[in-house]
Amino acid sequence: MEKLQQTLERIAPFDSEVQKQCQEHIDNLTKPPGSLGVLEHIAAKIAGITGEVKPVLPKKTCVLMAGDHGVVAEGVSAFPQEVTPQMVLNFLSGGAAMNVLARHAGAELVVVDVGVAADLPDHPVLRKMKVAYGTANMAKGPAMTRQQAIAAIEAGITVAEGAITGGTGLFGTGEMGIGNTTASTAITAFYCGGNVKAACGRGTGVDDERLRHKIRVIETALEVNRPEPDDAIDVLAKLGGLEIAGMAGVMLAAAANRVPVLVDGFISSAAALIAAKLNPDVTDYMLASHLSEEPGHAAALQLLGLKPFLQMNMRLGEGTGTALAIPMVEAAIKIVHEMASFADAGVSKGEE
Ligand SMILES: O=C(O)c1ccc[n+]([C@@H]2O[C@H](COP(=O)([O-])O)[C@@H](O)[C@H]2O)c1
Ligand SMILES: Cc1cc2nc[nH]c2cc1C
Repeated sequence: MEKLQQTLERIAPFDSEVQKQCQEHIDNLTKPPGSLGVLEHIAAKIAGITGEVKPVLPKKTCVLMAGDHGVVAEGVSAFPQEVTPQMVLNFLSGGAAMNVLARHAGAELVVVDVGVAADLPDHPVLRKMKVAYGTANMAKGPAMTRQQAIAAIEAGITVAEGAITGGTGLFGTGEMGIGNTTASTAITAFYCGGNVKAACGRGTGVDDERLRHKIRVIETALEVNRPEPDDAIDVLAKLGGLEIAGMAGVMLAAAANRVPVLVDGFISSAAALIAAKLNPDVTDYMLASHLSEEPGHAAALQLLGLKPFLQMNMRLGEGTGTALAIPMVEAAIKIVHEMASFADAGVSKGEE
């Protein structure tokens, strides 16, 4: 708890003065004001986060948190639980979508076992920080104890702080966990007014009948657990997952160290909701990479006050949206460094 508490206490709003100075610099570059659209917002936000009017090009690290879900016993996913450890092995051998996209983005990929329901081998890319062999079935009671939820958040903080010490200046969050759209829907519906049907999607691809069943299971979980709305650890412990907690930890540590963090899809956004309930200033440090196909994602992002950059009809998770967004962040930073100003280039400025 101490590590979490200390991290929460270190989070402060980003530097809006530096953000403004960066926007003023961008307004003097050889283009009509505002014409680079979202790219300008990205650059100015990174400036506000880092406190540098001209932020340096960062070292990028994508953290992929893996964990299993007891609620899978209710038949809420199109895939069996064994796929979680099988995919972790795939990440370790470099063959998953996220491996390809992280390589493409020039990002380091760190895989964390924070709660996979199987033993995994030693591997240089794998951080073994298992808090439990998966969560308990949230349709029957709390998914985790409070202690487990906090331990998983703190695992995320530890991983992120280690990466920052190693020079990381931009994070992406991602996850792997069969059943985790059920947990994420429960968290999102809980915070967005309780409409499970509106927030619930097909995850890995359940059919209509299983979708109706998944909605009932989530409604049952909300009734059985009745989390305390003002206690985000209670919400996380009762409805969440170990990888969701781990990602929340990465986000909190990034914010505490003034490092920007790209949020991936629906599950990452559920983690972002928990982090934001623990300290609302954390959203200043988040950038939403893409809009997932999961129907609850838009509502979660709206509650977070984040606008996604990309709409690619993706619903994979793993951090794939963040890997796609990394080159956009780099492009935004390069605009700030490399574009000529009106004065430099001798181009006439329009009406002020
Ligand atoms: O990131 C997303 O928006 C996303 C949307 C749907 C599914 N997923 C991935 O699919 C898995 C969860 O799906 P499910 O059906 O088992 O709940 C998990 O490993 C996620 O990474 C991810
Ligand atoms: C194959 C597979 C890969 C995934 N990656 C993230 N979630 C996943 C779910 C499945 C089923």
